[in-house]
Amino acid sequence: MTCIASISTSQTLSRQVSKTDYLKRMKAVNWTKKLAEDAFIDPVKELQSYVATPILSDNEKLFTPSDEAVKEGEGVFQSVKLIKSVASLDKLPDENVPEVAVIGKSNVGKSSLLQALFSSTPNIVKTGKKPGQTQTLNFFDVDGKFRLVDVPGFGYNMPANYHELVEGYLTSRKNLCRTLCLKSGSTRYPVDKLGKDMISEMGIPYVIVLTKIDRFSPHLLLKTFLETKQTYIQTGGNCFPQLFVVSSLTGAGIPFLQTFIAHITGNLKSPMFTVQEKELAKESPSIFAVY
Ligand SMILES: Nc1nc2c(ncn2[C@@H]2O[C@H](COP(=O)(O)OP(=O)(O)OP(=O)(O)O)[C@@H](O)[C@H]2O)c(=O)[nH]1
Repeated sequence: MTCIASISTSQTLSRQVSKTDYLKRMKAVNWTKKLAEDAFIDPVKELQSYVATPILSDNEKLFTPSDEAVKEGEGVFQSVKLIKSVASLDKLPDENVPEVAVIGKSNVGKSSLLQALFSSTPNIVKTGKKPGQTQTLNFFDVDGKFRLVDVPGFGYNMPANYHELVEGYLTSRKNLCRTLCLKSGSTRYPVDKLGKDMISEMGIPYVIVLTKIDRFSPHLLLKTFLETKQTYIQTGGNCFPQLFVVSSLTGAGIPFLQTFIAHITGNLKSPMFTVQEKELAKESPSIFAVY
């Protein structure tokens, strides 16, 4: 995996873990190398191993890429450039490639997640311990194929024009194909009410990503996972019915999310739709749209 090397050289993450540590931990619970690798790609598999009942129904397991598709997805992220940082809506770049925005509370790990997705381009994203480091919309071009957009967080130290800039961008951007809405894996905040209300009011299609999963025990994480699912997915709305979980520190879950982004921006050759997804897409096309 390419992502680990640059994460372990990152100055910003406070604790250094690595894929090797992750695999060692899995070996300690008697996982084979293949199972451990699978859980690294999609950590939900690890969570499932702690309980006998399925934590996902078929309708919540729509995105299940093959090993080849994951390789293809990771490969899409090789060439990344910061093209523009924008503080007002009249300065936005053109709309001719699909965009995926990353939103969430201040300090939830948006910039770190982008850096982990862009691990083949070290130090391209600024991250910080203090909440409110990101003050502009930052547009990152991925190989000329699509863009990821780092969005200022809500909660602490928001830019003065936050509502105009962020809500204006999210609700009016024609090439915005999906929004990744980040939420901490911590059980201390089972519902991010502000974020949920904001995104529901805007009515845009989004995907929930639980962050910083390396900080929590599998049992706590499982509790957050189930509560989050109940809050965001089982209550309907514009949320993609599958939760993603990541650690930008270990890289766990990053290849899976890279593959999903490659898929929704129309950059995966491998066909990806399950029968369930096709059925659900008939009712809510925007949640399942592929650019
Ligand atoms: N352990 C751990 N720490 C993380 C992870 N992701 C981010 N962090 C830490 O969380 C803090 C905030 O990370 P950022 O990526 O700057 O958060 P942000 O959401 O972009 O913050 P704002 O600019 O305030 O909106 C930093 O100290 C990161 O090192 C993770 O996966 N694991």
